[in-house]
Amino acid sequence: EKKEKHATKKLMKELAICKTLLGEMELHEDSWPFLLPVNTKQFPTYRKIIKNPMDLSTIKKRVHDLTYKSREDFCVDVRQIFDNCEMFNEDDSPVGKAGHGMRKFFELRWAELTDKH
Ligand SMILES: Cn1cc(C(=O)NCCCNC(=O)c2ccc(F)cc2)ccc1=O
Repeated sequence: EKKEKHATKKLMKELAICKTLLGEMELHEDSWPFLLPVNTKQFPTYRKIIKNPMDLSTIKKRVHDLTYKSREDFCVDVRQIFDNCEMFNEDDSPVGKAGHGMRKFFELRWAELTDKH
């Protein structure tokens, strides 16, 4: 049981990092395209091109529901948002530029919040 307690404690610390980072991303000025799932009625080709849609509200739910077993699982979903964005949008479009800005912000903060930094 002792080992289990450690794992749970470690996960709770990691989820706190995820919640902090999620909050900061939601407040970022470039977050507007990523706050909610892409509206597939507004963008009918989206589902055909993007196999794993992801957005900040979905990640927020997964953090809350304890879906993530580590901060790495969280990081995979966040990076999916930005990879999808690059796939669907021109780099110099408003959404494309927001995606690059958010990815830069996320990766810097992610590194800062990792012990090694
Ligand atoms: C990730 N992605 C997003 C869009 C996109 O156009 N997304 C919605 C824009 C309209 N939504 C808003 O402006 C908004 C939403 C929430 C909010 F709190 C404030 C503003 C298009 C292609 C793509 O790949």
